[in-house]
Amino acid sequence: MTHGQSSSAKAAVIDGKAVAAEITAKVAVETGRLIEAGGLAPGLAVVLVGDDAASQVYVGAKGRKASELGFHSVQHTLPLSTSEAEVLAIVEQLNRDPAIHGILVQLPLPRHIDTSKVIEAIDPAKDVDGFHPINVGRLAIGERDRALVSCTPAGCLLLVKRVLGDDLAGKDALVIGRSNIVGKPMAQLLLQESCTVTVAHSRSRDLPELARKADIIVAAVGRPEMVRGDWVKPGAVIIDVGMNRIPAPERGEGKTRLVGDVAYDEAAAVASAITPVPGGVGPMTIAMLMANTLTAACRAAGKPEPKF
Ligand SMILES: Nc1nc(=O)c2c([nH]1)NC[C@@H]1CN(c3ccc(C(=O)N[C@@H](CCC(=O)O)C(=O)O)cc3)C=[N+]21
Repeated sequence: MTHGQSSSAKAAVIDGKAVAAEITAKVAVETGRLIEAGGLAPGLAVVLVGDDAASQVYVGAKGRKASELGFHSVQHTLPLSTSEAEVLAIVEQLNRDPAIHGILVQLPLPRHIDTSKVIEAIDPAKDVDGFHPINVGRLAIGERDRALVSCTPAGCLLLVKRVLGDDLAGKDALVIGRSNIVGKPMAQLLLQESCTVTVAHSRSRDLPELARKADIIVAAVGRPEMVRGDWVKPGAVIIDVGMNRIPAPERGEGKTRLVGDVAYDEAAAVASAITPVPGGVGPMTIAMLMANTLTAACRAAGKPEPKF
């Protein structure tokens, strides 16, 4: 088959929204259990600097989900003019607050604020994004059980396991993208599962050839529909982390639509399973944030933590 629309899709659609709903249902049950055992309700604080509309939507979604689950949920919305020192002071106050178990500082931060400095100010035990070097390091040395792991890659791994089962040993996995937030931790998680992991990026040579060898492809580069159908090995599992807004004149003037990093119809004709965009990885990110906040609350209470 060549490029373009295809009507012969045969891949199973991985319903991230449905899996995310299962995860959050389990978080709700386990939250009840924690409280019954004398623990505090998990507390999540989200810090947003500036008035970016998209960020406000995500932050709102996180706060709503947290309240729905019976979490204690607080939001700090700060003006764009907020200084780095002021953000650090809020983080430190949240670090000391025993009712708060998870702190999420929405990224990207304005340019006048040093992102690393803010992330490193968060108590690693409350770093529900899994971005603090302590958590990154624990994951890298194989101590996932003591770490908090970045939500998007953790969600991607759960989706892969839904399709292939828990044993991924020996699978060839290709991660496209090397960001600290997705690509690198994704590679670490797959390595921990005994996959043979390749990490490709903008300087990689012959990406299509690398992709054709992969049993698992995780695409996280932010380039709309970059992964084509003829890059995909028949039967491969494809996880599309991309969220790209592109013009959609067919929907009317000035309209846009959301597409992933994978040319969906083409890839779905060859793969065994694929995540859609939207409705794939995105909802899993929020579900894993709730799971991480519960995990942090269980650890703070000295109670056993559920496995996700
Ligand atoms: N410290 C920090 N942690 C984050 O986890 C973080 C962040 N900063 N900054 C922004 C990104 C973005 N992000 C999303 C999460 C869920 C969806 C999501 O649920 N998307 C839906 C709907 C998409 C739509 O229709 O717009 C879907 O894919 O189906 C999207 C985006 C978390 N982020």
